[in-house]
This record gives sequence, C-alpha cells and structure tokens, in this order.
Amino acid sequence: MTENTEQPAALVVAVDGPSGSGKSSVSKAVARRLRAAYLDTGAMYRAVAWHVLQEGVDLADADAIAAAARAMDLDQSTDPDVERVAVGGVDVTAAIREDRVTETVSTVAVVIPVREELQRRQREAIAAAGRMVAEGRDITTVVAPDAHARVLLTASEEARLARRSGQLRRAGAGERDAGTLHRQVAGRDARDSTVSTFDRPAEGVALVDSTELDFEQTVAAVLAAVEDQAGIPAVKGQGR
Ligand SMILES: Nc1ncnc2c1ncn2[C@@H]1O[C@H](COP(=O)(O)OP(=O)(O)OP(=O)(O)O)[C@@H](O)[C@H]1O
Ligand SMILES: Nc1ccn([C@H]2C[C@H](O)[C@@H](COP(=O)(O)O)O2)c(=O)n1
Repeated sequence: MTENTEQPAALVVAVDGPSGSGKSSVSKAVARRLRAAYLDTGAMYRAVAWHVLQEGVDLADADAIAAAARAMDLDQSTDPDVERVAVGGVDVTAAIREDRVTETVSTVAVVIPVREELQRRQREAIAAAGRMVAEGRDITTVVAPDAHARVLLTASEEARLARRSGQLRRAGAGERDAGTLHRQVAGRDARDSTVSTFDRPAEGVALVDSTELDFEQTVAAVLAAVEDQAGIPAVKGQGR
C-alpha cells in the first residue's frame, strides 16, 4: 500500500473590510472549510492597545507606543476553533474586547511604526502557516498583496451597526446607546481609514457586499471568490 504523503497546497486568503462587516466570523468559517489557519490581525492591534493601557503609556507619545508594540510578547492562536490571545503570559482574550480597548485601539493603529511592527509579525505568521485566512484592514493591500485570493467584505453602515448591536446583546455585553455604537463602528472606521484603504477594493480584489446576504450566503460568496481566484475548491462541511 502506498502512503499518501501529499501535503495540502499553500493557500493564503486575504480578507479586509470595515468594522462589523463580518470579517472575523466569516473568515473563521472560511478557514475551517479550507482546512486553513486563521489570523485575526485586529486582535493584534487590540493587544497593543491593551498593553499600552496596562503599562500606563502616554497615549499622546507615538514613540512610546511604538516601543511598547515592538517589545510586546504576543501569543495568539491561529486555530479558527480556539480564540486565545496572551500578552506577556496574561490571557487577554476577553479584555481586548472591552470598551476601553475598542475606544483606544485606533490611537495605536494609526502609529506607523506600530503598523510596521505588526505587519512584519503578520507576514511571519502567514509564512509559517502555509495555509491561512488572514483578515483586517490592510491585508489585501499591504500585508499580503500577493495572496492567492483577496476579498473586500462590506455591508451597509446600517447593517453593520445592527449586526454589532446583536452581537453585543448575544454576548451579554449589554446595550450600547446609538451614539456609543456609532462611535465604535463608524467613528473607528473614519479614523482607521486615514492609514488603510478598506472602503473600496484595490485592483484584483473581489468585492463581497453582504448587506442582503445572511451569514451562510456570505461564507459561500467568499468561498466562491477564493475558488475563482485561487482555483481551489472549498472543502465540504460545516462553516460556522
Ligand atoms: N452576512 C451576515 N449576516 C448577518 N450577520 C452577520 C453576517 N456576517 C456576520 N454577521 C454577524 O455580524 C456580527 C459582526 O461580525 P464580525 O465580528 O465577524 O465583524 P468584523 O468585521 O470582524 O468586525 P470588527 O472589525 O469590528 O471586529 C457577528 O455577530 C456575526 O455573526
Ligand atoms: N489589519 C488591521 C487590523 C486592524 N486594524 C485596527 C483597526 C481597528 O479599529 C482595530 C481593531 O480591529 P477589529 O478587531 O475591529 O477588526 O485594529 C488595523 O488598523 N489594521
């Protein structure tokens, strides 16, 4: 009997989009279907924000923020079924989703040396994984412009606000007033878009608008874009 030693082909899928468009949940499902690792690059920026808050770094001091990012010991799961982020051995998986981090993260994400440091780590993680779905704001354009497949996932602002509100309610995180929700979604996008372009697809990037799609339809649309660009058929099975 001949042993099957065939390795799964390398496959890099880059997904970008604005806040609440479904990048994380859809990319995780796509990674499971493709038997690939999953990289949540937003979690890396959130980890820097948590770290500088924890260390009491002056948020007006870009050099100090950049130094903290470079020194940060980050351990992040790339298994789509395991959500775990640790900084300096401290599990911050839940803490990086708290409002104080959400409200601070754009301040660190617009510091260019912070971006350069995290982009370097992201490229390393992608190279180490071989098969990976990486999502964020600048993956299709800066981190992995040569990915096998690149997708910009969008949805109307109304849909994104409604999804984020439902997500927070289901997670037991309580209600947000309309102003807070708008600041955490649209306000953050406005700030983040000063350093990354994720409101329109770059050349060669497929656009998936999920405004009128449910979750499963969106996963199917992203998988179809991957198949179209990379020519790799999706693995059958549950995605969520
Ligand atoms: N097509 C869809 N239809 C309905 N709900 C969706 C759809 N796609 C994602 N969702 C839901 O919307 C919520 C927000 O999705 P998710 O957290 O993946 O967005 P995101 O783009 O990663 O946001 P952020 O960048 O702010 O972290 C989740 O509860 C998710 O299940
Ligand atoms: N590639 C990336 C990923 C994320 N960011 C910034 C912008 C967001 O406000 C923040 C948190 O991301 P989220 O968890 O909401 O996806 O991180 C970025 O600038 N570039």
